[in-house]
Amino acid sequence: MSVTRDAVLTALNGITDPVTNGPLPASGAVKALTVDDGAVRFVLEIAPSRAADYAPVQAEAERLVGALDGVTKVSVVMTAHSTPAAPPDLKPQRAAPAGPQPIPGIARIIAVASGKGGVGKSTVAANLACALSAAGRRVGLLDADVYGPSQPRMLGVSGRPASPDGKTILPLRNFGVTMMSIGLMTNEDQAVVWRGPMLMGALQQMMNQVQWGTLDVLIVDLPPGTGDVQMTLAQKARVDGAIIVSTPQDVALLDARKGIDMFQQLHVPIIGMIENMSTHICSNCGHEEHVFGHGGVAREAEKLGVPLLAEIPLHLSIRMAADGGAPIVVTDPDSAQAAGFRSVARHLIDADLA
Ligand SMILES: Nc1ncnc2c1ncn2[C@@H]1O[C@H](COP(=O)(O)OP(=O)(O)OP(=O)(O)O)[C@@H](O)[C@H]1O
Repeated sequence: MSVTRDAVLTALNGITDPVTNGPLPASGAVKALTVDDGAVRFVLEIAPSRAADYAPVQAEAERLVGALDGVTKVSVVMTAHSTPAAPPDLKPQRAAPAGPQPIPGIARIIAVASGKGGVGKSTVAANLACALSAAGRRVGLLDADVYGPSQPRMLGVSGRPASPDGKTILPLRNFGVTMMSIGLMTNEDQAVVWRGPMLMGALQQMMNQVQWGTLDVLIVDLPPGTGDVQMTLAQKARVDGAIIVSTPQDVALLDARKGIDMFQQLHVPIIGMIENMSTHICSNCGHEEHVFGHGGVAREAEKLGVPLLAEIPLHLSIRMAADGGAPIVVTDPDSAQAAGFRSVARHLIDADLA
């Protein structure tokens, strides 16, 4: 006697569907059941994401049906749900947004970059952020220097950022500047080797999950050089301009040139260059000395057709302030050493860049 379709369905009723928790045939997963002279075939139509849950179901179905009298062969095939096609949308469509996007709440983004490490990029970023804040702008500072985050130290903030809801990150704040450092996303004292995708995820989190609030400008302190962070930032967010910090030496300038080329390729406008450590002013006698030469950045800027925004002297008070947790524009705003930073801040505001 050959087996009937009803006998097969009755056997399958003994199996629980892992999604509905009811009998398998009632869930609608059993499709195209054919019983042909002892050969039973059917399809289990399931969501691809649940394939692992249905593997035991498939095995059990084959076992139960195979044990029925008169069954010579069982074949159960799993296939993916065919989701019904959505009806055509006849409304006129706006082109899907492509390329870098503005970040909600953040009016402008300015990148502070350098071709070479140690030229004072973070010092410039911290002083600019504080000077802009003192001038009444709502300022954020994103420390994206994955090799050596220094903004927590420069702005004198410590502790880990909190995430009360597990979704958004509360930034830190000092001197009116809202700050978040990518370095605070990692375990302290643990060297991190950032791989491309990890870095992209972390940067994206910095831009979209940190509660920046409403900002007139977000200053991004980039790692030195021309790497993944620069690329990712320019690809993911609309960067309104870049400031390149360099010392006057030829080697630093050469690197700065590479940085400028990169931003031009990424279609990020160059706001200008800053010469840092341009002259040394002795903190005892006020004597001025051109330790690294002088005017190199000015010549380079002219050659490249970009403005020279400021020449910042090499001065002990700048280092003491930066490394002591309060930038010079905060500790001594009226000093000659702070003047350069404050004039760049003024320039940015006047040019509607901050
Ligand atoms: N104009 C200056 N006068 C005196 N010291 C300075 C000046 N600018 C920066 N420094 C000091 O130089 C050191 C390096 O500066 P900073 O960390 O800003 O450089 P950076 O380019 O951001 O370096 P990195 O690439 O390592 O992040 C710091 O100790 C800082 O205080």
